[in-house]
Amino acid sequence: MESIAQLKQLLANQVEWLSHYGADSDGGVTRLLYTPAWLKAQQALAERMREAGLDTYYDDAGNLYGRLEGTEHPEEVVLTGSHIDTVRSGGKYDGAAGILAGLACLRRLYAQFGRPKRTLEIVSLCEEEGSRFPITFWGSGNMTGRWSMSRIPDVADAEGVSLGQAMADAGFGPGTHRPCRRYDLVSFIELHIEQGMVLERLELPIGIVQGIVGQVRLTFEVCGETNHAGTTRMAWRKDAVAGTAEMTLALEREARSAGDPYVATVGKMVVAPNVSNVIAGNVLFTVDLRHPDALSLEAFARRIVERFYSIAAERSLQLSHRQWMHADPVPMNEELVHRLEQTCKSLQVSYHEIHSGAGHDAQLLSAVCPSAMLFVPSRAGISHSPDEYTDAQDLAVATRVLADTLYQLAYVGGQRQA
Ligand SMILES: NC(=O)NC(NC(N)=O)C(=O)[O-]
Ligand SMILES: [Zn+2]
Ligand SMILES: [Zn+2]
Repeated sequence: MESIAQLKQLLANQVEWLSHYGADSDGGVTRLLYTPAWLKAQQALAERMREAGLDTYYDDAGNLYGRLEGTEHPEEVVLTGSHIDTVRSGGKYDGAAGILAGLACLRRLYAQFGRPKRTLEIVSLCEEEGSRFPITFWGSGNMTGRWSMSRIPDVADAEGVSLGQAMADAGFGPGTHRPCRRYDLVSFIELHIEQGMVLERLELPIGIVQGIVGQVRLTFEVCGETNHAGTTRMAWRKDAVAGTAEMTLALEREARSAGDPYVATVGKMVVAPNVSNVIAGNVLFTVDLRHPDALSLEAFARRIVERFYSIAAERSLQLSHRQWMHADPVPMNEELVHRLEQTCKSLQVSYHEIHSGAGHDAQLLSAVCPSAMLFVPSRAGISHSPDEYTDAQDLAVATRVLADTLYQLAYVGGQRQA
């Protein structure tokens, strides 16, 4: 493999290159699923994969793969990769880091050692974030059976375009490419930015993820009464914004008093009619709840929902809600974690055992194959922001660890992983 200095330069250049697809004027990146920016990025990546000697293909959902077919066990696939969709006004590293690192690994491994014994693939997954449509993990979910092309969820984006239509417009959908579901994966390793401050504070270049937090997302609709801001006495109002504010603060109080590691967020509100001299009659807002323990998370979600309904009743507001996302907390595969630790030790790279408070595709893939993750530090812990930044040196070191681990899994031996 090239030196760390060369790898650092390569990765820094590639991060800039990929960030041009969907670049915002403020330095951020917006690549929403099936939009032209997203599609062009997938096509450009496919080109780079082919230049590296990989065979490329898409599945029906739009996941892009680059493949090095195994010489001895082609039916056993060692997979790496991450996602290229971003949140609105996101950064250059979330998702992209794992794809560019993975591509650098496969390029070098192929150039140096030729074809592996087991098949080695990289995947650029679609819609991890749930930014355009109210569904998350659409790409990895289709691979693992969580989602299916035969039951495309009836959801639409903010402009009213349905998921099925957007998918078809981008050239994907049932029967357009290869089937999504994978039964041949033997390991998945995802490199990702930490999106937190733990590694930076410890001044360590690598986190080996032990487990991923569980999460629940819900949308609430508060219905009050639209009325005149000047002539409606305070006692007569059914103010949907005031009710939403009370619910939001109640949520914050509940999470704080429950203590770490509970986190709860109202990240989106849509107010109608959203006019300065009109009492709002309607608010839609989302709630994102997370905890590493499944039962605690479930109980917390129930408590919050009950609390919101009682606030609505006290204010004579109508309330309805829908839970549209649930991801179980999952541990990472012990054997792969151990292997990553051994690789770090043999390369004399210091690491930290870390838990992920963010959701990841590895969470879904761990249901179908041993899965693990490597984290690289995020400057000031900032992510989902144009200010997201990861030092190319750290990225290069982690890429080296990833490459060595993929080498062991795909080139050495040929026995199935436990
Ligand atoms: N790594 C992420 O930013 N993931 C995000 N997206 C999902 N789907 O969990 C999140 O909100 O944590
Ligand atoms: Zn993200
Ligand atoms: Zn991500």
